[in-house]
Parts: sequence; structure tokens; C-alpha cells
Amino acid sequence: MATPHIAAEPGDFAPAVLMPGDPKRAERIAHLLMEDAKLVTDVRGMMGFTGTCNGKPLSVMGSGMGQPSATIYATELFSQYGVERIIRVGTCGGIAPQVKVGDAIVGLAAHTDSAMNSLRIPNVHFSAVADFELARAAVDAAPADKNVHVGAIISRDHFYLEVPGQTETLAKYGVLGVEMEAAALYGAAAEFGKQALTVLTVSDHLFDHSSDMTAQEREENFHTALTMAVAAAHC
Ligand SMILES: O=P(O)(O)O[C@H]1O[C@H](CO)[C@@H](O)[C@H]1O
Ligand SMILES: O=c1cc[nH]c(=O)[nH]1
Repeated sequence: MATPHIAAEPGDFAPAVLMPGDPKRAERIAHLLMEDAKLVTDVRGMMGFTGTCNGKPLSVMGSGMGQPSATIYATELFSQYGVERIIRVGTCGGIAPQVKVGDAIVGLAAHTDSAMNSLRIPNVHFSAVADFELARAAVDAAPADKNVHVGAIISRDHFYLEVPGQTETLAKYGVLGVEMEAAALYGAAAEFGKQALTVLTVSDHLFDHSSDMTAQEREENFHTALTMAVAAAHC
């Protein structure tokens, strides 16, 4: 069995999937966590791996960038491959002043400027929220010596477009950071009655670019977020 975007057989994916945007980060995470990681799909270069982590089955697969891409993979995994929970392991830009580069964020809720979730329920502004059980497991596993923030994030469609006053207003409303997939992932999980969570590494800060990570650092610096994501995957 294959879907249009995943060339895997039934049973090739574990019930829990860690999902970074970057397929190279997926490969790195898979080999870091699992000695027996096996490539189960690489359609369009979007690598997916399955193996055993701490004695339990686990998969890791990239989502690509943006809500349409993440929705395609989440939908196919939830609806065709028996996946029960997806934990996004991403990067984000910091917005709140207390958030610093290198910190981790658990995205309890995801505001969005995307139309994707607004199409889901007629005349309703969909609330994109994480699964509580997964969020609790992730927060409980947060390393004591790391800065971990828990709260609302925003999933924007544009990476580069600046809407005057928007980021400042988001900061005023306590939004922790910006990324590009969580709201859609939470929407897909709600559609299929599954669980989802987003755990992010802050790779830059929108109000202070003096310590932004390089592309290489964004691929490699995810260990606090990963510790929490694994705990959520196996909770
Ligand atoms: O590092 P990832 O997980 O891809 O996440 C962030 O990075 C990408 C933009 O550079 C977007 O996908 C955004 O959500
Ligand atoms: O979407 C993203 C991801 C990282 N940093 C940003 O500023 N935006």
C-alpha cells in the first residue's frame, strides 16, 4: 500500500511519530534515538524511519515547511498508517521577551493566519490546541537546567512577509514564538481523533537577531526539545 506521498506498507509506521520540518533533521534524530532505524519511505526526499527507542516502537518523519505540506503527511499517517500521535520537533522564532535563542517551547495552542483550519467547521474559528496528555508528559520531562516555556505560539503561512504591528501585538498577547506547521497539525489530529503536540527549539528572535542560529545549528540543536518529544511519544 502506498499513498500519494508515502511509499510504505501497513505496519511500517509506529503508533508514535516524531515530525521535524526538515527531513535531514528526521534522519539525524532517527539515527540518534534508534540503533535499528530503518528507512520506510523517501518519496520526494521526505524521509521516514521506524525503529525502537527505549524498547518501544517509534517513527520519525519530516513534514516539509508550511501548513499544506504538514497536513498532507499528518493526514496520510493518521488515516492510512494507523498513527495515533504526532509530535512535531521544530524550530521557531522567539517573540516573547523572556524567550531566548536555544530555549525550548511547548506549543499548547497555535494561533494562525492560515485559512486551512477555518475551512474545517462551517462558520467557526477553529481552536488549534495540543493534546493535554502529550503536553503534560513533555513538560514533566523538561530538563531542570534548561529554559522551557509553555504556552501559545503562532503558525504563520509567510516566513518573510512582515505585517506592520503584527509581531508586536502578538508579543503583547503573550505569544511565545512563530513557526509554520503546528496549527495545521493540531487541526489534522482533531479531524481524525488523534493526538498531536509541538515542541520547538528557538533558533532566532524576531526582536534581536544578534544570536540567531545558522542553518547547520538549526539542523543539530534540538536536544532539549527531543527529550520532551520522546517522553510525549511514549507517554
Ligand atoms: O525547523 P522546522 O521544523 O522546519 O520549523 C520551522 O522552520 C521552517 C522555516 O525555516 C518552518 O518549517 C518553520 O516551522
Ligand atoms: O517559522 C520560523 C521558524 C524559525 N524562525 C522564524 O523566524 N520563523
